[in-house]
Amino acid sequence: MSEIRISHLSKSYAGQQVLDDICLQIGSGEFVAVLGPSGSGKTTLLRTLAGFEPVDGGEIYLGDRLMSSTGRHLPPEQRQLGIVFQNYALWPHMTVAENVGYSLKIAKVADGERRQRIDSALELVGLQGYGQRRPADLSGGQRQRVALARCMVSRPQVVLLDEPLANLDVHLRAAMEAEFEKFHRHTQATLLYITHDQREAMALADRVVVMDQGRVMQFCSPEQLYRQPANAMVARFIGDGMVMPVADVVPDGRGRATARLCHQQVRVRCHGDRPVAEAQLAFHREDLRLAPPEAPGIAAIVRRVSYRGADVQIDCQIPQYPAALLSLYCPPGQAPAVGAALSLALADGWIIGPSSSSLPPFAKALTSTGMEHAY
Ligand SMILES: Nc1ncnc2c1ncn2[C@@H]1O[C@H](COP(=O)(O)OP(=O)(O)OP(=O)(O)O)[C@@H](O)[C@H]1O
Repeated sequence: MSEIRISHLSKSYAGQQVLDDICLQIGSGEFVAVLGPSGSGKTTLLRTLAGFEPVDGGEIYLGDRLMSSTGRHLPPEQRQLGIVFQNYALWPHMTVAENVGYSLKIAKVADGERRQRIDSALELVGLQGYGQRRPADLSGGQRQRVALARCMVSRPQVVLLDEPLANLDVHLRAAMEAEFEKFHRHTQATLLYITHDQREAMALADRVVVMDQGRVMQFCSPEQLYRQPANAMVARFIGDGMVMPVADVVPDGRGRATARLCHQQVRVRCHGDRPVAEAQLAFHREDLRLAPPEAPGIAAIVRRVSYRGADVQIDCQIPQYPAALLSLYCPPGQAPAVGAALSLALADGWIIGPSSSSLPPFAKALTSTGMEHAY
């Protein structure tokens, strides 16, 4: 059983609450990514799971084994977890094979079996034939693969990964993503993967945890996170989302609603079925378009035009809300000039919830202008 159950976990450092009432249930064999701004508590969560930090409150179970609570703290070596860090932590004086097989040696696994397990782990990460090299003679990507093989060789049921690709360049990261998928398929282990890279998290994970200020903001599939953010923080954080106030939200009872955005009627998605006078609307750049000529639209002034290759990003100001910037993409040949007046149409959006008066305090702080943006 490699299900992880975290209930009401809390942790403070010098009076600062770093983990605040964390509750998560991670299924056996699930691949879960943890995302959040810097300082939101991701590494601390992983360190408490690994047993490097005692907890101040709450409980951590692996299957039905209690690993952490205020009265019990199982040391890391008794938790049987695999851990992969961004700095690889390979022993420089050992060969690749010695690094990979170290835990088996300590566990007194017989020579023949040890060699066979080392070879198959190296083969799985594409490093067969590299066993006699030293870490210094490998590239960054190869070192990270050795770290994966070292973790894999002890057949852990749960693997904790803290930004394992952070030191690699963009091309290597993409190649390593495929290695992680293979690793997950092969080991069937439960994976908890901390990353700053949203694209990586969305591509790899079955579910994603978004953390902010030591709390879980949302825990769901990548698609739900993107399309149905639970609050303004998640909406802004994921995919550079934008959040705007809307009025007169009238749901149709089938998951859609009409609402007024900057005096324009828009059709959006929602989960409630009660009309509300005020709410927040989350949307992404690809949801905004130029309104067709003569059609009603949201008046905007172009403030910045940035070439991005396949398209151009247009950042606009809405005269009605001068503090806000809205962004959209447009084909390179059709980019308007800075200062041009535009009329915008919204193709899709998600009603987050009622007006900011009923949002939690952290969200209120971010919505004090009554208008928010991902920047
Ligand atoms: N040993 C420690 N002593 C005191 N404060 C700590 C300690 N470790 C972490 N913190 C604080 O706890 C908070 C959460 O840190 P943590 O490293 O868990 O965040 P994170 O989300 O992993 O950040 P990043 O994305 O920058 O790595 C931060 O404010 C950090 O300064």
